[in-house]
Amino acid sequence: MRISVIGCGYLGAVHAASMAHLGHDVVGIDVDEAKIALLSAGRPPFFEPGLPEVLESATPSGRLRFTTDFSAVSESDVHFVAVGTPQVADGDAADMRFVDAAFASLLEHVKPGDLIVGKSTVPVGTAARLADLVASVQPEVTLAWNPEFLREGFAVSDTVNPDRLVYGVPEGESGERAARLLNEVYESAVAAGTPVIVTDYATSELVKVSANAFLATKISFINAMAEIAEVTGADVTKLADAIGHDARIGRRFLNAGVGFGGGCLPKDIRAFSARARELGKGEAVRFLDEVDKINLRRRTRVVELVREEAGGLAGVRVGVLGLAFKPHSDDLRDSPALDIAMRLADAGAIVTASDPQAIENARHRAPQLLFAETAEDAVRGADVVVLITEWPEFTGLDPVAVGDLVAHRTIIDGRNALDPAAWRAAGWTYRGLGR
Ligand SMILES: NC(=O)C1=CN([C@@H]2O[C@H](COP(=O)(O)OP(=O)(O)OC[C@H]3O[C@@H](n4cnc5c(N)ncnc54)[C@H](O)[C@@H]3O)[C@@H](O)[C@H]2O)C=CC1
Ligand SMILES: O=C(O)[C@H]1O[C@H](OP(=O)(O)OP(=O)(O)OC[C@H]2O[C@@H](n3ccc(=O)[nH]c3=O)[C@H](O)[C@@H]2O)[C@H](O)[C@@H](O)[C@@H]1O
Repeated sequence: MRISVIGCGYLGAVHAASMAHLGHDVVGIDVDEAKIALLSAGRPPFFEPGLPEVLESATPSGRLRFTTDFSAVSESDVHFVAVGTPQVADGDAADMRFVDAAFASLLEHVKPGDLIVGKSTVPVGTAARLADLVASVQPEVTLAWNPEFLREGFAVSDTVNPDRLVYGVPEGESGERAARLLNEVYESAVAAGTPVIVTDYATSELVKVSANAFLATKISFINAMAEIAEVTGADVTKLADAIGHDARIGRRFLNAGVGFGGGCLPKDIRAFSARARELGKGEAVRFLDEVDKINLRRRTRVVELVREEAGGLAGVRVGVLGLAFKPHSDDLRDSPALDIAMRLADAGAIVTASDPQAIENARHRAPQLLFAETAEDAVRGADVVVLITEWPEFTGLDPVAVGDLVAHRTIIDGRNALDPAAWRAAGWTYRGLGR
């Protein structure tokens, strides 16, 4: 099929490359010239495992190209919109300016029979509003909403082999045709038996935000248990193992630590609350405000643990392991690691941070930090070591060898990712979160 993808960020670039990898003819469009130049050269503008390989396989085939010129969409029949919906600067709501601008540009070039497919995460009601806009400009064009559930770090495999496909479509023949076209786009996944849920616009939009709200709630639930474990001497990791054996609960996403960050879970729960308030139903999801607060309290807890262990922060040397919001990503959006590192530095600590992929991004955003290419250089001479992003490079460190590099053997394990017994046996003071 002939496909365009509008917005080539963490979602769109992966979607465009994966669609070409599956055999479709794809043009990716973005307003960011630097990003388009990199992608056109077959180079990913960010770190994502598997993306270089799909870009490499698809670019020479001629099935994948990138441009800033919106008129290129006229050569496609299905147009995915994957532009950002970040949190507004002065509140909790999603900033819809990029979606609105993308639709305005796209609608100048669509032709009768085309299918527009929204992929961005949007407040419920957006698709119906945009469908009216589309109908007023080009009544022969249909809008579908096809939310995305990929995880960064696994983005390519999640795109090619999704857990489920959700299509929000209008009622009637145009909606049925839209679902048929989307089944053709995702032919390999559909043939492999991926569940397909065809529904109305509002349900499709709500599926997306409720999935992220549920995941965020699960993480904050276990972090709330960690708070109680801390004052009772219980071990939250054993608690998670024990309750996780109940198949109704499940062990995944019950890892207590510094909590969730990234470009999605934090802003999505806030935008959901804001939208519910607009709909007069703020009380229905008020618990999400608590989910957010529990999450942010964990970051403060880590700063306080460092202060406690070092007897203050001014002039204290802290080695921070991790900057990205999670391993296998270079994404610093709402990263707990970057936040904690900056708060320590702002309180007077001398912070040296390392991350396998995120240092370059962090240099621009956190001038108060020092950076080291390796974990060993980050912890050399440290009074306290803080592990915040559980990259294998960090969780695999040898406590005996690292012990020879630091000034004081004190480690705060912000992800409960280390073996406390091994670190204590090597002479370290080990502090986890909720254990
Ligand atoms: N990053 C992820 O893992 C996932 C993201 N999402 C959702 O997908 C959407 C995009 O997220 P990301 O890719 O992470 O954001 P991003 O910020 O990495 O990428 C957005 C891209 O859109 C481009 N853009 C902005 N305005 C444009 C316009 N008018 N025309 C063309 N391009 C334009 C930007 O230059 C940027 O490259 C958001 O709604 C997000 O919530 C959904 C699932 C997964
Ligand atoms: O809408 C989105 O953009 C995406 O948001 C999340 O994906 P992602 O942000 O890539 O990362 P996750 O693996 O969900 O992790 C989010 C945060 O939660 C933290 N986390 C995760 C699991 C856990 O048990 N504990 C925990 O603190 C991670 O460290 C990370 O900071 C969802 O998992 C995806 O399904 C969704 O498509």
